[in-house]
Amino acid sequence: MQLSGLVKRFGEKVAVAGLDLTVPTGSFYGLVGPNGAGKTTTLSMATGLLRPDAGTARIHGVDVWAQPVEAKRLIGNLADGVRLFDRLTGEQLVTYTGMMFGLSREEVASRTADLLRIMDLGEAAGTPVVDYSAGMTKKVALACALVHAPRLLVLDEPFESVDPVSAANIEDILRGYTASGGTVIVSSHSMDLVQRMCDHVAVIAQGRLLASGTVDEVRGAQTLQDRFVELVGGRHHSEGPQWLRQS
Ligand SMILES: Nc1ncnc2c1ncn2[C@@H]1O[C@H](COP(=O)(O)OP(=O)(O)OP(=O)(O)O)[C@@H](O)[C@H]1O
Repeated sequence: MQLSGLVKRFGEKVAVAGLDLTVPTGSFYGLVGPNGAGKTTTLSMATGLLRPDAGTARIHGVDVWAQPVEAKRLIGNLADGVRLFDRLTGEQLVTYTGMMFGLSREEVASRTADLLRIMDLGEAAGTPVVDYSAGMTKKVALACALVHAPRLLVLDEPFESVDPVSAANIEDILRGYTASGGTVIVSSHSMDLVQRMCDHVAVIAQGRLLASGTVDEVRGAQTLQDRFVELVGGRHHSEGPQWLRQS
């Protein structure tokens, strides 16, 4: 994936200020930054959900905004805060998504069964998604992102609310996916997760790229957490306000 000169303004606010980023095929790429850094806005522009004010996004050479249908076939997207058709059951929702991508009924049925099993949603397959917990909703959304076997997976905070066993299962699936040539971009606030899973990382703040490269290049001799705080700043070495102390 290649992002060139991406810009997005919301009124006076510049959310993304001319961002260039190249994500190599087969990489597991972490996107990190403080709250409000522009991660979700960047990923939304990169996946065809939010039109950039300037710049381009290309996936395997396909321009996301000039050739949206071709681009969307290549992308599996787990977006932050996007509403699902949650009156459908988990099984119906994954089936519907697969059929939207033009898969045959038999193929969709078999992939849906595989994905629900992997996500540990087998028992909840017939339950409306509106009745799912936050973690179950995240998992069914991830199943929807995977059903058409995309070449690029874009995951905004995929492990938020997901229990540790499910997270470990999902991590295994994602590792297998990149090992077979798939590319994953994951935005996360968990430096441990990025250090453990990602081979590359980009740090953004105030809509700008502060550092990018392999995880080892970006962190140098420090932990990723320390390097992140050094790059981004804003750490308050204080025990909090006096009125909050108990004695
Ligand atoms: N629809 C919108 N309208 C107005 N401002 C927006 C909109 N979406 C995002 N912003 C602003 O753009 C900036 C970047 O937001 P964004 O959601 O991309 O950050 P983020 O890095 O994903 O943050 P977080 O880690 O908190 O999820 C923020 O200042 C936010 O308030």
